[in-house]
Amino acid sequence: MSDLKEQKCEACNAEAPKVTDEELAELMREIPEWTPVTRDGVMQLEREFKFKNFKQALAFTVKIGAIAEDEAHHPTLVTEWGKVTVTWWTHSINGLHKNDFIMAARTDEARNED
Ligand SMILES: C[C@H](O)[C@H](O)[C@H]1CNC2=NC(N)=NC(=O)C2=N1
Repeated sequence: MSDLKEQKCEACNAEAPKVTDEELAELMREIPEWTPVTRDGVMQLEREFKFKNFKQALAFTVKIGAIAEDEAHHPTLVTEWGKVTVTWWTHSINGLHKNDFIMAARTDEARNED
C-alpha cells in the first residue's frame, strides 16, 4: 500500500463503505500512535499531542485546521495548555472511512514537521 499521508481524501457520502475489521487492523499498523475509540456507537480515531505551552498547542490546532479545510474533512480538536486532542471520524457514515486514516497520517506528519 502506498504511504497513507501521500493520499487524498476521496469524496464520501452516506453510502460510502466503513472500513472492515480486516482493513482496520491493516490501517492501524500505519498509525500506531492512534487509538480507535467508540463514542455513542461511532468508532473514531484519537490521539493526544503534547506541547510545551498553550501557544504551541494552539499553533498546531490551527495547522491541522488548515489541512482539514484543504480536504473538506474536519476533526474534533480540543486545545488545552500543552495538549491537543485530535479525533477523526466520518460523520456522514457514523464511523471510520479510509479518509480518517489518511487524515490521521497527515496529522502525524504535521507534528513531525514542527
Ligand atoms: C459538505 C461537507 O463537505 C461535509 O459535510 C463534510 C465536512 N467535513 C466532514 N468531516 C468529517 N470528519 N466527516 C464528514 O462526514 C464531513 N463531511
